[in-house]
Amino acid sequence: MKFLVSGHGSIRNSIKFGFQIWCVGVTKLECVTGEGRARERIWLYERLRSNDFETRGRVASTRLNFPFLFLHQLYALSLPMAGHTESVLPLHVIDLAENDRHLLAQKVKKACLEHGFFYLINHGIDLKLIDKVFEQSKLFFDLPVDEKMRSLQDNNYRGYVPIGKETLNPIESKQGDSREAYFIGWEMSEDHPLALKPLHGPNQWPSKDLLPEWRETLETYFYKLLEVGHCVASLVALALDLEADYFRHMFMAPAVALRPLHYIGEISCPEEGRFGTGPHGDYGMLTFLATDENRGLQVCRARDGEPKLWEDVPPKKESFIVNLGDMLERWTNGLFKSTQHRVVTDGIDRYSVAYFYDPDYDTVIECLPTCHSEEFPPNYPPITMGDYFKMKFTSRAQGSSNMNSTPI
Ligand SMILES: O=C(O)CCC(=O)C(=O)O
Ligand SMILES: [Fe+2]
Repeated sequence: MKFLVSGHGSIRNSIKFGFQIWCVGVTKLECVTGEGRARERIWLYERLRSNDFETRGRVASTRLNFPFLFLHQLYALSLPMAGHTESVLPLHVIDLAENDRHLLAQKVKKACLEHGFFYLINHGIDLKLIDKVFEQSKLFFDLPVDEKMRSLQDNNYRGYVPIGKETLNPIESKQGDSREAYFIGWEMSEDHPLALKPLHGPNQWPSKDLLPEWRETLETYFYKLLEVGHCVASLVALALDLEADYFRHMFMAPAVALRPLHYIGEISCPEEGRFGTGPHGDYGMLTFLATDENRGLQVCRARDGEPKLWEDVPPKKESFIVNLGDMLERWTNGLFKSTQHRVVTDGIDRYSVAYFYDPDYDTVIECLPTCHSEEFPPNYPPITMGDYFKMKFTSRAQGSSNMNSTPI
């Protein structure tokens, strides 16, 4: 039995150098790491099934000081630190090529009631554009830190968010989320009357000399996704027995946000409060997520379950992962769920691009007309989108929970 790795480098390097890695897991085996990051007491899972290796398709990099390096074939290794489970949540698939809007709306309703998450396919965005967004995103994150810091996030949250700067779950995380991000919002000149409001204003853009195609690529994607957002919002409206264009007038200068993300190849350890992204519900209405081919996203369907069951949501080629945010949960009187999710990473860099589809700042979020009755009165008083977000940001800064669990 052979296992190996790290010492002169990570498994990532081993892969780079063409070593074939097999990833198997199962039996718990305490493993002493020896020198170095002994704190990282790890459990090395290994199983060797002669002639019958089960590839799980994932490799965990260790960065631990194992004394061995470079075995041509690695028969073991897979670390539990990344918290990956055996269970994959089979999300519903919403196909926008489906002609029957009402049938589609029923499928959306089912997905919103059951998981609060679904895959979206045939969304109409050119896959070449999506590839280019990922390529440009990577170019930015590959820049020297000094260069990235030139577009450091401003008071409107626009711009670069350095590694570890955000902690989406200040209760469960012991350190900042191991990712860096960029925030692009609705473009607005400084002298626009709305620019006086929080979150509004011009975007920051990386230097055109360094990244000549960045702005155009990201802006094109931003506005294409807005159309997809409108389309899904109309299905959500139909699913709630509202007119298809019910939400449309609330998106005149919306607080939408495009966020390229880069997970820096750290090893998450949920038990020790180390995450790529800490467990959270998104604040807004709908989120559209594109990811690279690396897994990492997990959801927890039972918010108050103990222990919590986290299920993997693997990337699905050519599709978006769509989820509902806390604001939509509140808007629907708790009918549609904002499902908690997190990202655990296993030592391999991961890129994703999230798009938060949220309405105008002054939109009043008041229990939707079809979501209350005499027996089921509104649980929450009306609040503007802007005030709701302020409340969310404040509670995060104060280190408290953000979910809609207690009516306010
Ligand atoms: O990167 C991902 O897969 C998810 C990110 C996320 O949930 C968020 O930023 O809200
Ligand atoms: Fe999220």
